[in-house]
Amino acid sequence: MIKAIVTDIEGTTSSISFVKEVLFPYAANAFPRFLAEHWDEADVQQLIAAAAAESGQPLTSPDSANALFQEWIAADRKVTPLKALQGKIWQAGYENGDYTAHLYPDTAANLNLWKKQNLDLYVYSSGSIAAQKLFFGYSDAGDLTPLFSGYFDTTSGHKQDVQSYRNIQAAIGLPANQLLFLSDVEAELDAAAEAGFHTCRLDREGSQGASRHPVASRFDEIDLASF
Ligand SMILES: CSCCC(=O)C(=O)COP(=O)(O)O
Ligand SMILES: [Mg+2]
Repeated sequence: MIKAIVTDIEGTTSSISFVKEVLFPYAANAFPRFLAEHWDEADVQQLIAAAAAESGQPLTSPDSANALFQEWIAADRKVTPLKALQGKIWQAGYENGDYTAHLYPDTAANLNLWKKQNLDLYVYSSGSIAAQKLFFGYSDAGDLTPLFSGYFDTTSGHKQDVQSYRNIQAAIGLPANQLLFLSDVEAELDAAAEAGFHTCRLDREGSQGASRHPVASRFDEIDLASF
């Protein structure tokens, strides 16, 4: 019996185009100014040091760091220092009302329903935990953060690594066979299944072809009793 649901964001609760066409360009445009204004702050310097270690490049100026982050955004690299800095940049966009986070029309209704059915809800995304809280705090359906019991990001491991799901299962504290992971990415679902999670692939456009996992195109097609 499923007791908790762990959901991906991009392609699962929300469109890939919102992330790729709104959030990523916003961060790319804002990075030069953000780095210039916040360069000396201790938490930013820690993330710059982590990015230097990850890339093997010395990042001694805002310009050199910006060049690396632009490359990483263009390549959609899911690396922790980039994701943490993007989260800081997106905060201003949400707070200024420049955008709200896209949700598919069925997302909020089903999260609310599952919560009412006493399921615990968690997020696992490559976006930083701070970015996830902003995303659901400033969503198209308002503030959904009260629905979630916890958030996981790349500090639990990468989304295609089995160990990440073992780490998340241990943190949630329920047996893996009581957990359901929702994602649009087959390799993430394979890793979760290998860790013992139930899985469901979200195919929002109905275009992804065969899957090794149960498939739904909307959250209200997910039959929890079938797992
Ligand atoms: C927290 S919103 C931004 C999502 C993001 O930065 C990203 O890379 C999407 O990754 P996901 O693991 O949700 O597919
Ligand atoms: Mg996804």
